[in-house]
Amino acid sequence: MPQGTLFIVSAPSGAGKTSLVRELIESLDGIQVSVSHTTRPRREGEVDGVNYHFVDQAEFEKMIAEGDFFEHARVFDNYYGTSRRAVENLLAAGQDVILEIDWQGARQVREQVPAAVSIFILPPSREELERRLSSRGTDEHAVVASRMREAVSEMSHFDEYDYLVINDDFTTAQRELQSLVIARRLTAERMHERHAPLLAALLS
Ligand SMILES: Nc1nc2c(ncn2[C@@H]2O[C@H](COP(=O)(O)OP(=O)(O)O)[C@@H](O)[C@H]2O)c(=O)[nH]1
Ligand SMILES: Nc1ncnc2c1ncn2[C@@H]1O[C@H](COP(=O)(O)OP(=O)(O)O)[C@@H](O)[C@H]1O
Repeated sequence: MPQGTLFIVSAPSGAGKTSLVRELIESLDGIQVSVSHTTRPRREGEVDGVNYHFVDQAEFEKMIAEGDFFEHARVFDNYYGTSRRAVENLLAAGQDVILEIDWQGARQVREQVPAAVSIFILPPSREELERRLSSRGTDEHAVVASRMREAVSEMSHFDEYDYLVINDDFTTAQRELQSLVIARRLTAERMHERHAPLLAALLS
């Protein structure tokens, strides 16, 4: 079974990354999003094991010590990390995997998997980013303010990524994101891996 491709998707908080990725995995087969572990408190409506695996700091630190993380980072005073085993199992089953992670995690993944495709999602303006963060209604005012400060520092890393998508009109951004996944699936290298019998038959 040929390995799937690893896609890294980063964005400042509130840019629309989670909404875009949710649409993407509903619109295409063979692609899944990795469920991260976090020490962040669960938001209203979030489900343990679906949005994140919610763990306490002691458990997270134990997982770090045992080498369970493919990558991990501290973001907004909380720990976030990607389980190595979960991602390896999905890739080995031929699934494409999306990692919704920050720039620090993206760097760790690129070092281990240079073929990973990285995408940065940008908001159309700072004002719109703040509006989206506030209107989501999941975070306190002070949390929104601190996330706006962090947003600028996250966005300063956009040039480390292969592709940039501006999430102004949602449908356009969704189509662009989907195109990037489809384009990767159509590379000669991957077509060769997945359609070897067809290519051989065409030349016979
Ligand atoms: N390095 C790393 N970053 C993560 C992971 N999961 C989430 N993040 C990042 O943590 C930040 C905050 O995520 P979250 O608390 O869900 O807030 P939201 O982005 O506003 O929905 C975002 O920049 C995510 O990309 C992970 O497993 N590893
Ligand atoms: N293109 C868009 N236009 C308007 N609102 C959007 C757009 N994309 C996302 N949103 C809204 O912005 C808020 C933040 O989106 P979310 O996906 O939670 O962002 P992130 O995961 O990057 O923090 C949500 O309320 C979402 O519905």
